[in-house]
Amino acid sequence: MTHRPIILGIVGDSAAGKTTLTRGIAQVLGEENVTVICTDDYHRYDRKQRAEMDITALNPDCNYLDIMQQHLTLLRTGQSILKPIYNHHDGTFQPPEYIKPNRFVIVEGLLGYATRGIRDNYDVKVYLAPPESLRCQWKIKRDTMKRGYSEEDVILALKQREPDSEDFIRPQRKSADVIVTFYPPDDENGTSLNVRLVLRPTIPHPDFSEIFNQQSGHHIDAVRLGLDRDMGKPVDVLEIDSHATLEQVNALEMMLCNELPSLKNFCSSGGNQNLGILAGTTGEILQSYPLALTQLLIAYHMIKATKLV
Ligand SMILES: Nc1ncnc2c1ncn2[C@@H]1O[C@H](COP(=O)(O)OP(=O)(O)OP(=O)(O)O)[C@@H](O)[C@H]1O
Ligand SMILES: O=C(CO)[C@H](O)[C@H](O)COP(=O)(O)O
Repeated sequence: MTHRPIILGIVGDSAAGKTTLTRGIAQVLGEENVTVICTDDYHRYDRKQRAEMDITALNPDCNYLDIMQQHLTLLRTGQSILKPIYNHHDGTFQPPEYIKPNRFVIVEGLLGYATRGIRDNYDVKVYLAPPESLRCQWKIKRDTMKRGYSEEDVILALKQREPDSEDFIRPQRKSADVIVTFYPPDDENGTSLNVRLVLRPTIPHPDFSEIFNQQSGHHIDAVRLGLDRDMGKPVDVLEIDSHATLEQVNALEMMLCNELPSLKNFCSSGGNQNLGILAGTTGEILQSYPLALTQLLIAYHMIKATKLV
């Protein structure tokens, strides 16, 4: 029996970390089982036209959201699409490509939750919300190193885009099942980041109650579970600090893996070498436990979703 593909949305502002997060999730699910779609390909205007028209890529009017919705609906029912391609190296469009969806489809981009018709296609919805200061640093680094912009260009673009970020990007947070915020610890100058995961009760999350039982209450534990409100609604919040020990990471992994034996290859015995991978400031390869666990949790939801269709 064949099943329809499971669709994951990863939405956030430019350089919020969508591609970085996607990479590890695809590793867990098996790259051969995953189709990744970047919705930048649905831009309506190329780089030169946007500059002439004084419109940003964040504006819904600057994107073919109707075609994006049609394509997601086709992919969700296992049908192929002819997807446009936007080339970030020179800011132009290339000939479209034929895409046949694999078992899992990851749709990452700026406006993935902009309309009800688009939102209805996802099984799991993630929103990335790093602090703005961190996102700006990431964007400056990435756009100067990989997209041919000068630092001044990027700083100016960030300023020009802010009203559209506020009007069109950040409101999408309310549609997510999981909100991911990587942030620097208060007490360190190091490069490793903590993560705060807001877990909305819109999908069934793993049972993390054991963490509550282990919390000492006397000091700040490196792994914390709590209750909070996000955009006025009650949520669970799981926080994992960058200095969490391998033992603490393994204990968290086991909570996921005990429920889903198919994740076992990615749990314990030293963790998985491919998860949580990042390039450091000098291009060196780093591994972040908070990122690895975030990738594992999202993969957990994707595999869980296969059991519901
Ligand atoms: N969890 C993280 N920890 C440390 N650095 C990160 C993390 N996520 C992203 N970055 C940094 O931010 C940069 C931008 O990340 P990434 O390309 O994943 O963003 P994006 O949301 O896919 O961007 P865009 O939508 O503009 O293509 C990366 O090159 C990396 O340097
Ligand atoms: O917000 C962005 C998401 O990546 C980009 O800036 C947008 O897609 C336009 O790309 P480019 O700056 O390469 O022309």
